[in-house]
Amino acid sequence: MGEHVGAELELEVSNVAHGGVFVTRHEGRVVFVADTLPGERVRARVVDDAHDRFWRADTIAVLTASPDRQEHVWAEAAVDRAPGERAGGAEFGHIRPGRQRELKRQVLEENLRRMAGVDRPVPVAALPGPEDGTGWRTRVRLHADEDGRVGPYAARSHRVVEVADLPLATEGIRAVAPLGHRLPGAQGVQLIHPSTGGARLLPAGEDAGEAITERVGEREFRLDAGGFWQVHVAAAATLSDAVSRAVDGQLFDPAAANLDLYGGVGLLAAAVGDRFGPSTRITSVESSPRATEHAHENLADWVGATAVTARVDRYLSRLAGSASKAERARLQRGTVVLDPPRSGAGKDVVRSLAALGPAQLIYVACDPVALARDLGALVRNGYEVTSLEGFDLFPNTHHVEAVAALVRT
Ligand SMILES: C[S@@+](CC[C@H](N)C(=O)[O-])C[C@H]1O[C@@H](n2cnc3c(N)ncnc32)[C@H](O)[C@@H]1O
Repeated sequence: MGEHVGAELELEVSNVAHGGVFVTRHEGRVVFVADTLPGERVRARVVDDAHDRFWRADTIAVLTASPDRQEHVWAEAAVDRAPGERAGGAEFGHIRPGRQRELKRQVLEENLRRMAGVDRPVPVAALPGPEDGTGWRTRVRLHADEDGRVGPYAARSHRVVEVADLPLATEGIRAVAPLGHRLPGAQGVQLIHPSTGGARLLPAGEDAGEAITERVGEREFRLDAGGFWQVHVAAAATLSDAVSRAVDGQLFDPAAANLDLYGGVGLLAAAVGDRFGPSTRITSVESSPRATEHAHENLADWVGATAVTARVDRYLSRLAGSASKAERARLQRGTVVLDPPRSGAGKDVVRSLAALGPAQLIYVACDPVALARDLGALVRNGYEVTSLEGFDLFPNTHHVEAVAALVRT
């Protein structure tokens, strides 16, 4: 292995794969290629031949362009730069926005069909904002290399590339980003642009205790400046609406043991509470103690809302093991919202959920493969998918968000 790295191949692109790369074949072997799209013919250079069944390659020239190819929204990420010099984080920026959403839809649908046996359309909706998918990012991390040069990492690497602009970021972030500066000795910076107050710069890695306020509709949420918040300017409102809509009102019991798992500062618990009123009982479970402190404050309008600091897997296995008969019955009448990180909820959490048997689940996912894996396990354990929606929360990247509703059968 290794002897093919550097080889240049002419490849026909047939399909989109998970992870922002595209499927081609060379002498019977799959080659995953970046910076292209289906229908194109490209010259690509092999960068990884370590696996038996597939290689990876970078596009170095487009021989036949797709009609859906556009000028890249970020010049410094475009295919006319050497692959190692292309800025990372905008790997779909060369594709017309409508086609980007079609490709994301395809990745969602194919994984759900293959891994979960769920065969249904999952259209991916655009969020409000510029049609070219720029100006949405309210959180940006820039890195500094050993010479203090500041910038994003190059695609699929940990090499800092210097850039003149950050077109996916909000205007506010673009104005304060220290592009072209040197930060010797620093790891990098985090740039954040809350919906109240201006954009600001935090040293990377610092657990900034400073609190900020995010506004979603009429409601305000307090959180740490460096803490988790949905990244797209319109994401928090979009997901709140989607989750609220996904809950089946006939199955919802405000007095049941409702849960908001991976709750952060309580955004989705509040969405459920806003729909079902001040008596709604819901517990937000989150591993970050700082986030749960804020969640307590953010959920103060609901007397039945609480936030606990715990790992979801441990919290649920404890419940599954030790809940009283009455508590078990309240859990079975409950609605569970879960919004796990990219790796998904995983086997243990799914097993506990299946054992506890809540009436309905609303699964918010940022990774189609992890979603499909977990939905597959839930479907095999007595749940049925009743709705599925996709959202283009990360335009010009390959990332996509989905909200699935499941009911116990
Ligand atoms: C995708 S975020 C969702 C947060 C929140 N639902 C929102 O929309 O703002 C996932 C959250 O899960 C938390 N988290 C990650 N792993 C966890 C675990 N094993 N148990 C509990 N929380 C976890 C993270 O700290 C983060 O706040």
